[in-house]
Amino acid sequence: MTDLRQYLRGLPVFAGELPAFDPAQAPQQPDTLFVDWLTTAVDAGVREPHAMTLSTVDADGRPSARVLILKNIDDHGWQFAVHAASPKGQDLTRNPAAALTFYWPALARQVRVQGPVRPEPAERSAADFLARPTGSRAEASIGRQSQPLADRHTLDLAVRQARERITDAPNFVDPNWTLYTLTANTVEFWQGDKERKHTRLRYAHSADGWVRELLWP
Ligand SMILES: Cc1cc2nc3c(=O)[nH]c(=O)nc-3n(C[C@H](O)[C@H](O)[C@H](O)COP(=O)(O)O)c2cc1C
Repeated sequence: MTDLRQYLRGLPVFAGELPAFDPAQAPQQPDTLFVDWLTTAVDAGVREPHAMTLSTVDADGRPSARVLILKNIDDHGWQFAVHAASPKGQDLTRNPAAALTFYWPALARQVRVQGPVRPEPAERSAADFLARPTGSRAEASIGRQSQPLADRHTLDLAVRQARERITDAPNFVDPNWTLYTLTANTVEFWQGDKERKHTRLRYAHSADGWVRELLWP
């Protein structure tokens, strides 16, 4: 490729039919709007619509971001699970706050969530671990995520041994597996517009409940 800048500039943004979003009709609770947008993304054929970017900050203030799967939203907040020894697990232990970002390209929609996080009690983390398929439990129980890997053979061997351990002890729970809940301070809904008059609606949590306000795009 001779000119990447030109190539990138030529790529379409916000192509195709985009949905309408009228913030005046938005529900009082951000969770309600989120589930509405999520199911719309599913209906539009967005792959892994429950995948989100989890952003954390380490003890020295260095940010990191990676994609994770949203597990649930309940009265406590937004839930995801991590291995405590992974870099993101260590970040959350030292600096218990995070941002979640969802992006559904087919709809030109983004949702940003931000707030403090806390680990759930051990029994809830255990229940989440046991609900995972055997292969996922085996992989998680190896517990060396993001450490340097010598070669693929070493991985194959570790996965095979971990699967055998899980098969022999199906009720085994990795104590490092941690279900986290993020309590949202803000949830922002962003609807892209072909004319670049994007719509942004932010819910901010206050003592009186959720306050909604529009933001400049
Ligand atoms: C669609 C998608 C889903 C993912 N889901 C998870 C997940 O649920 N848990 C997880 O630990 N990593 C998941 N990953 C891998 C993470 O993005 C990341 O590579 C890994 O967790 C290591 O991150 P860390 O080094 O910051 O701890 C997923 C990646 C993608 C692309």
